[in-house]
Amino acid sequence: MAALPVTIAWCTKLVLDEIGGGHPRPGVTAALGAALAGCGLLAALGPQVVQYVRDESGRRVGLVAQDRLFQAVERFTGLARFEDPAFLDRIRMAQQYGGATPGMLVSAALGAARTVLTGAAFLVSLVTINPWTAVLVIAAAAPSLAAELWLSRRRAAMLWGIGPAERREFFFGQLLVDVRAAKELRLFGVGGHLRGLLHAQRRAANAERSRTDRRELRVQAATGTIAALAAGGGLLWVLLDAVNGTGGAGDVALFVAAVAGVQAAVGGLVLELVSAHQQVLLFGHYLAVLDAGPDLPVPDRPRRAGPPRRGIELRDVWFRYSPGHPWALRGVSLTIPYGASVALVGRNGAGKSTMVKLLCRMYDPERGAVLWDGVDLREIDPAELRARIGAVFQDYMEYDMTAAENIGLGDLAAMGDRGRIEAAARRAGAHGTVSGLPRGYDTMLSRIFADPADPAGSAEDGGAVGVHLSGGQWQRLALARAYLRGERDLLILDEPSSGLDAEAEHEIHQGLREHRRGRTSVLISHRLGAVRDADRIVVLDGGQVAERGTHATLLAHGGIYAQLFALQAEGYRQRDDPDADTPGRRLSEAR
Ligand SMILES: Nc1ncnc2c1ncn2[C@@H]1O[C@H](COP(=O)(O)OP(=O)(O)OP(=O)(O)O)[C@@H](O)[C@H]1O
Repeated sequence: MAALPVTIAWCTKLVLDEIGGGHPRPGVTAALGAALAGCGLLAALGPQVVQYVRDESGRRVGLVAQDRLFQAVERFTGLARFEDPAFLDRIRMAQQYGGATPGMLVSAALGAARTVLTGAAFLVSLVTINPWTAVLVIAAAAPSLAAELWLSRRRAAMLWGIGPAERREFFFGQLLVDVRAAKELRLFGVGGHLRGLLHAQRRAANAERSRTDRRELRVQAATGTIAALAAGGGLLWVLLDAVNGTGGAGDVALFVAAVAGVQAAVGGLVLELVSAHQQVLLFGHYLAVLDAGPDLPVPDRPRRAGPPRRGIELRDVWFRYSPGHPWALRGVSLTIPYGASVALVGRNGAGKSTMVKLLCRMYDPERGAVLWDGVDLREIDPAELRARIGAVFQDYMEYDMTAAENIGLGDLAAMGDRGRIEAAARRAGAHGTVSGLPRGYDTMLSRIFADPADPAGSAEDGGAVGVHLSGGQWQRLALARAYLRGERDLLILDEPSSGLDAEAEHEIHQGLREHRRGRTSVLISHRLGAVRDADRIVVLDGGQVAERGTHATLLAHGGIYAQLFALQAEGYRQRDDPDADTPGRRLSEAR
């Protein structure tokens, strides 16, 4: 492709010289004509082939780049990175540009090589006509190159600067079409308000883009004028040569093609270099994600976390989500003995879920330590630690996948084992619901994806789309996921029955009692009736352990637990007895 323009220019010159010389030789003229036709054919087919090769290499490189990016994201074992807005901006840039950049660099390199070849060939042609015109054209291109590189640095900085606005715009855009948000947005009538916020983000980003574009326009107009003046000067020079008889019509034709060719080549080279330069700058974000060290330090030779023999201990644990946040845990010390069930209770924001996250080592304490049979969690491989834990989190996930997959994700080894999946669903009280679905365990549980087994299904055609479950039914699936993990050493249940009806809750807690028997477990619940038979109850208040004991001793103590329990008991009693009694009687009756 690089040789085509110069070949066409030379053939044109030779044909013109042949005809203009007065004695055209039919054979030579025909051969030159055939060469020109061949070049035309190549020029017609070449770009499509180049485009295909470019796209194909882009696809392949993009696949590898994306895989490496998500491998890197997977290596972040904790949660802190996913809560850091600057890092999230970086990940977005990496996702946006990381996949495309390597392909674009390859094509920029090929494009640059092509323009250099074409430009060099034309430059040689120019030198044969008049060496000074070659110098003039090259000198005129130098400022353009320098200016474009400067502009590209500014553009990359601008793209980084508008990153947060673009991420917010994406967030509002998603919110406006999110089926989970649709109810509230419609009821509160806030769609227009959110659309306004969405537009404000786009306008802010657009203003920055326009400012950059205007700057580029000004600079490029200046460098373009310099190049055009140089070309005009050169043309005048060659025309004068032709008038003076030192050059011919073919020379003028070749000069025009060569100047256009060299300038196009220099322009193309500048564009390719600038594009490569900008991609390299943006690619920096991709590399920064890939090279980001582990968010939670893992020792080179981690210690083994065997099944606990003594138990798990929090020793004077102080934790806050970042130095700018208040302390969420303030000097918490407590032991979860092997085989015991420990319940965590306390008001909203007391620090219960935070403690659970520290037990799974989603974060490290700022002071103090969490010890697994005396070994600091920081010395254990997080993957091994987590393999020993089964959990239902307060904010459990609802995966837009089939029912079987929703349960199977609890233990990938059991994903294909329908017997185990069904057994886990039965224990969680989900089997009845799941087996009643149109495709049983293979039913797609989603409102946003059609069932892959019935891709044509569309609600508008009356076809089958994914099924969505009720809140409590989803919670049972989350519980089934935890049950599928089987007999793990530590079972964590953070509000496992908050969405269940009274009967189901009773049933589930009955099952959980069985499951927890003789197994180390931590249960968080605001329904104090569900935790009363725990071996130990720990009351957290303001990030500190306020009380600890059994149900009976805590009631006798008459502190926070006793108050909360009395309040709940009163809530139930009042329905039977509207003439509710004194707080003292409430407490003694609760006991
Ligand atoms: N990811 C986070 N980033 C910053 N602060 C957080 C984060 N998660 C929780 N917090 C703060 O930490 C404190 C303890 O929260 P935590 O979720 O542990 O409370 P909790 O006892 O589980 O409450 P609830 O009963 O409402 O579930 C709260 O003040 C909360 O605002």
